[in-house]
Amino acid sequence: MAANNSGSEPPIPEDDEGLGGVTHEEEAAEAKGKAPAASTTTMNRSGSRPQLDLSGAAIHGTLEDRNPTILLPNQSDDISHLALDIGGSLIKLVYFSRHADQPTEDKRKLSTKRRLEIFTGARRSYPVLGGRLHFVKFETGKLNECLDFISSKQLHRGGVDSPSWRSGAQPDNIVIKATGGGAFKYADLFKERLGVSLEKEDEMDCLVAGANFLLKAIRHEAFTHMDGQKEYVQIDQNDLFPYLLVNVGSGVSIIKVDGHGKFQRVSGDNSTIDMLVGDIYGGLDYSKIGLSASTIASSFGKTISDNKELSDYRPEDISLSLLRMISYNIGQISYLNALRYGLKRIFFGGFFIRGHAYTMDTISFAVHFWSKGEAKAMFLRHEGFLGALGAFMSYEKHGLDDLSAHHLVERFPMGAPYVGGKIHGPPLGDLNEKISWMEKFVQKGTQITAPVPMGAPATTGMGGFERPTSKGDILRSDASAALNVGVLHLVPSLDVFPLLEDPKTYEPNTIDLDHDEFKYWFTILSDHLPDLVEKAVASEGGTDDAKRRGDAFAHAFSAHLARLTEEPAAYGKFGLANLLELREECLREFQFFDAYVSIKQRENEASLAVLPDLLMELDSMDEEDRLLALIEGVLAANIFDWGSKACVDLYNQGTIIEIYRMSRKKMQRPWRIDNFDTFKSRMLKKDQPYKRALISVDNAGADVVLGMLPLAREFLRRGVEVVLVANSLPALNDITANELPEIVAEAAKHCGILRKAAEAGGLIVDAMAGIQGDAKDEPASVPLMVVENGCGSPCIDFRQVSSELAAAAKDADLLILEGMGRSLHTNLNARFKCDALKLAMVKNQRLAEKLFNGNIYDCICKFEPVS
Ligand SMILES: Nc1ncnc2c1ncn2[C@@H]1O[C@H](COP(=O)(O)OP(=O)(O)OP(=O)(O)O)[C@@H](O)[C@H]1O
Ligand SMILES: CC(C)(CO)[C@@H](O)C(=O)NCCC(=O)O
Ligand SMILES: [Mn+2]
Repeated sequence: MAANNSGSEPPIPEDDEGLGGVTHEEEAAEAKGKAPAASTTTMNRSGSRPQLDLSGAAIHGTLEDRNPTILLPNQSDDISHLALDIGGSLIKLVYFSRHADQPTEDKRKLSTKRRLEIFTGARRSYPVLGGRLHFVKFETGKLNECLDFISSKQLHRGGVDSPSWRSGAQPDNIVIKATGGGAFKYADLFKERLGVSLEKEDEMDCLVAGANFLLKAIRHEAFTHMDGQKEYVQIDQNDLFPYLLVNVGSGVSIIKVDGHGKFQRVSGDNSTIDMLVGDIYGGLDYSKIGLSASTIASSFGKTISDNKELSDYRPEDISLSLLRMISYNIGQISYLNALRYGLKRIFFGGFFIRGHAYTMDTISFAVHFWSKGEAKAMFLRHEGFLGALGAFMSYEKHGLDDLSAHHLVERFPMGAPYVGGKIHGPPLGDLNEKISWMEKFVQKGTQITAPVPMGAPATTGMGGFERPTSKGDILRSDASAALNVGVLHLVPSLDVFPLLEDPKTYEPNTIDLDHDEFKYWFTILSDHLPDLVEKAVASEGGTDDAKRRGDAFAHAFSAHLARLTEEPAAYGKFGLANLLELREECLREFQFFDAYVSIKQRENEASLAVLPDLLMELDSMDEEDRLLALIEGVLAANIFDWGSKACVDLYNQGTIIEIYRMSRKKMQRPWRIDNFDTFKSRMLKKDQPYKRALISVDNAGADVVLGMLPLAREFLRRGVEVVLVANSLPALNDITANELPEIVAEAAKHCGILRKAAEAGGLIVDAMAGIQGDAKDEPASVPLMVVENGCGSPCIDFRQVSSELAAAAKDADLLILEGMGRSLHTNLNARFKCDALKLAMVKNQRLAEKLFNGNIYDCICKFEPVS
């Protein structure tokens, strides 16, 4: 907006001040120096730490050197951390944060890497390091806040974690990329205050580079908005150009984009729109209307009757009329330009749009109306940050060009946006400050956590909502759009699962998280919260600190749920998998690394104790009976799921072994989906044995020990290589890839097949020592390996798995998915290039009805051979 009245302007309401979504708060967790308990996890998909790039590491100098230099040829230190877009109204900041922590490469990982021949050699000249991209905005009128922010986080010097900052070295010629008019206007101020030079980048170049990057690298970045409904679309890279880019900021730029770096500015009139936009903004406050009265009078002169004073009109009515007029005009002018160049797609960017449902609807309506449905208006989730992102892209050594959608994971850490996104003082330093912020937030009352009433939007038939009845409802809910961009985690080690039949059409979630479905999960997750907090607090020793964090977690997660109730599309395209992952991420944000740790331990021990008996029983059966018993065993043991309310109620009624026995007894065929016979025939084909089975496991305890391990052992004894696939990070009571080797080693003590296979797979080393000579002469075994899946959630999205799993998949001809999260909520309908077996017990009545017209405790054995 035009800053013509800044001096006298009253403070802007807090809720209209959101940062671009993410603030400093989420870093509190990172800042706490203590390494998380689960720090041996090296897959850094999420709340965990980015890595040093150790590829190509070599010792420089002779071996006798006491302290030889280690060269990390692919580790880039001078990665640029900050870029700015200083506009007429707002300053947009995109910055990158990372940690220099050395990842711990445990034995399992190293041996798996060797076995799977995972090469991590240099593939690109400027490797992208794992890290996070943050999006923040400030008002240009409050440039000082922005300078304080940069300075307190030392962003201009690579961040407080950078070596140069730690060493206290004072580089004297720091150059920061900046675009927008302010890059010229405020260059001296930046030099003076921060000692940095702004390197100016062309604004149009930046807008185009930013938009192209977003449309390429971020899944479902674009969406349409009609009659209050957002619909996310995935733009095909081969069908992106040409398009029209309309950036509506303080001014309007209209650009025809033909390719990367190929564009032409076709239209755009700053001065007119400038004034009008300023007026709208002023319209939010009565006193500001007064200041811009003349502008409004000329625009509305004919419609306002003479005998009425300006003060007879409600400011919100005036601003809404203005907003409609301007949006409608922008839509029409854009359409005319699209027509002129024969373009079908128009993308709108700039903070004027800012996720405002009303504005987007009006623009969409205009484009639709004038083009008779031929052209489409589309919006971008990061709409306000095109220029800043483009400036960031203009650094030579950022490596972002190499990123694809599967490398990016968006997270929504709790933070200042919930109190309006205002930066109060310096950024938070550690977790304690974060908690005290949370406490303030809790004290502030329920207005923050309570959902904002929105109701079904009534349309005007003119592509807009009905006029809001009071300032409190619709406009207020727009204001919280502050949260609609999260932090982008760049995880170069993620890959698309190579065995997906068609990654383009793959949709992980089985059921759409629509309004009804979300309402159901809202209740389920809210009900589960007290119990989860209790477990989480206990897992951290039940200290006062843990209790405070537990409280804060509960509030934070409830606030997420409230936000999503208010606007289900607030966090982009969001399925049940994302929702369940959000809960795990939120736990990690409050430093709960493994809430179910003791439950998992207890159940592992109990199950390992009865494993030898089970194996003996199995070994006494003939092949066909044994196969059935094994699958029954998997389904029966899948009952141990602490995410299911019904099951948790059961656990209070008996011991693990009792429940397991009961569950096995109830295994009556045919199961709800029962392809066992087909699977059995395939298994018994002697001339066509499987080569490698990827077995994705679910829960700790009986599930993995009494269900999945015996099944894995069956493959091994048949000469099939087995790769156990487990979570990288804890989620509920799921077993993690880090925990598995110990369990395998324990089981191997009683089983030669497992022992030899685990040795062959490098899972247990030196196990032969101390064991009598009997096994030494046996033939070599096929290997049993463990890989992490790259996830920290009970579900799995096969578009983003660890590179380890992707590598293991290359020689696999069978994929087994086990458990509700991974084979029902997600992937039930997924098609793979290899045979797939999906096994689960349905432990939720509603899901059983919805998917299978069945009942809770039904079992699913879905076998999908490729040929
Ligand atoms: N808190 C805010 N303060 C000022 N303007 C805001 C705010 N929130 C949203 N806006 C809207 O964002 C617009 C500014 O958009 P944007 O930041 O994309 O442009 P700019 O870069 O400041 O302008 P230009 O590129 O033309 O110099 C304002 O005109 C106003 O409509
Ligand atoms: C959370 C998962 C997917 C974990 O397996 C599963 O437990 C589940 O879907 N639970 C639904 C909630 C309930 O039935 O209580
Ligand atoms: Mn589970």
